[in-house]
Parts: sequence; structure tokens; C-alpha cells
Amino acid sequence: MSRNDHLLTVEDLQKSYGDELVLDGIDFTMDAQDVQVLIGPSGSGKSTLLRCVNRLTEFEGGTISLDGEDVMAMDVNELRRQVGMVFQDFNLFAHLSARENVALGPRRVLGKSKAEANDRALDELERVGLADQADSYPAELSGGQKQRVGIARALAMDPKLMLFDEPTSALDPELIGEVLGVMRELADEGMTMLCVTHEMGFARQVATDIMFLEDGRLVEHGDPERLFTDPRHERTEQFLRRLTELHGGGSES
Ligand SMILES: Nc1ncnc2c1ncn2[C@@H]1O[C@H](COP(=O)(O)OP(=O)(O)OP(=O)(O)O)[C@@H](O)[C@H]1O
Repeated sequence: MSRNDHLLTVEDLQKSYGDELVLDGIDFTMDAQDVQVLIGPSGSGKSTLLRCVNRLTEFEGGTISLDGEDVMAMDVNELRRQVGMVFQDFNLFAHLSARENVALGPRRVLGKSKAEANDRALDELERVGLADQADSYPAELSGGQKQRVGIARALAMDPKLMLFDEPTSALDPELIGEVLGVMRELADEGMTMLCVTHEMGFARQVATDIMFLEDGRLVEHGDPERLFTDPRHERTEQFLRRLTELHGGGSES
């Protein structure tokens, strides 16, 4: 298969911070509608890998292509329009309402009129079940609601690919399910998603593929059932066992 057949192609990706090599020869592809879950110990390079895809972090070796186009050759704003990102700590503007937060991208980046951007924001807030909170400010929302606004904001740009960087790690346990529920709906709708998460129930039920990263290397990847029941590497098995003990291995919502 040529790289043009895949929505995302990562080839021999290398990234260092100073002398420290944090991504070492990462290769993988994603097709449209794939839900790829990235797991690995703290410091293994998961966030860095995500951030290379939309060039929040620059990398020095290898190539990343989106829909056959080298991301280094793309206008960075266009790249970030096509690749939505959801952050652990929401990154909402505190002085803007939920609707204004979501409308900002359509208005500023897509050049929509105020009314069009507003309508778009309301549609996306409805999609994440928050139409009734459109005029609330972040301080008036729960963590789960804030994260759903973060998801609506990314969706409002009509992305080809969504990156989720530990989207539930900052949430109280009782709020995690509502965010995972929205992510699951997006997956059901066919959204292509690359997710860093420790939620193994979500990974097991929703992922099409799980990648295990350790020390900047892709140790193994496979479909969830195979990886959970028959990991090829002892390190993967140990990691999954520990994670399942900590976060549970069953249903998350
Ligand atoms: N801006 C930075 N400057 C220098 N080193 C960094 C920077 N960001 C990350 N690192 C280092 O790169 C390595 C990979 O970090 P990264 O955050 O990608 O790992 P991670 O797997 O996402 O970890 P966690 O699960 O704790 O978020 C770590 O050793 C980290 O200390």
C-alpha cells in the first residue's frame, strides 16, 4: 500500500529534546474511521507523539503524512484545522462562554460570519449534549462538561482526525464516563481518533488498534482482544496487568 491509501502515515519518526531521544523510529498507519489507542508508561513519549502529528512539537527525523500530504509541507493552521486536539486540562478561555469558545475557530480560522459560527457552535454543543449550557462560562461547568466543550470546539473545525491527550485524566471518577460516552459516540459516527488514555474499558471496547509505547519505541500493537489476551512481549503484559489493576479492565460507563 502506498502512503496515499492511509489517512495518517507515520514513518521512522525521531524526536529528541536536547540529548534525550524521546521518539525512536516510530512507524504506524491509520485508516479513516480507525480508533487508535496509545498506551505506555509515564514519559514513554505518548504526548510527544500526538503533538508531532499536528506540529505542536517539531520533530527532526522521519515523515508524517495526512491524507497523503507531508505535514511539514502543509500550512500549520490548515494542518491544525484538519487535526483537532483535545487536551487533558481543557484549555478553554475562561472569559468566553461555552458557545463563544466553540465559535472562535469557525469565526477566526474558517472565516465564518458571527451568526454562522454561532450556529455551528450550537450544533456542536448539542452533539456533545451541552446545548443547554451554551451560555455558561467554564467556571460554571463541571470538569466533564468543560471537556465536552473542548471536544465540541475541536469538532467545530470539521477535522479529519482527532487527537485526545489523556482527556479524562483531570476528571473526578464520576465524570469520566460522560466524556468517554461522547468519545464512543464519535467513534460510532466514524470519526478517526488517536487517543492517549489509561481507560482500558474504553480501549478494549472502542479501539480498533492499541499501540504500546515504551522509552520512545513502539513495542507492539494489535487489536485490543489480541493485545489483552495474548501480548507478544512480556513488557506489554506487565504494563497491561498493572494498568488493569489501577484503572479496571471492564466497562467504563
Ligand atoms: N518540552 C519538553 N522539554 C524537554 N523534555 C520534554 C518536554 N516534553 C516532554 N519531555 C520529555 O520527553 C519524554 C516524553 O514525554 P511525554 O510527555 O511525551 O511522555 P508521556 O508518555 O506522554 O508521559 P505522561 O504519561 O507522563 O504524560 C519525557 O522524558 C519528558 O520528560
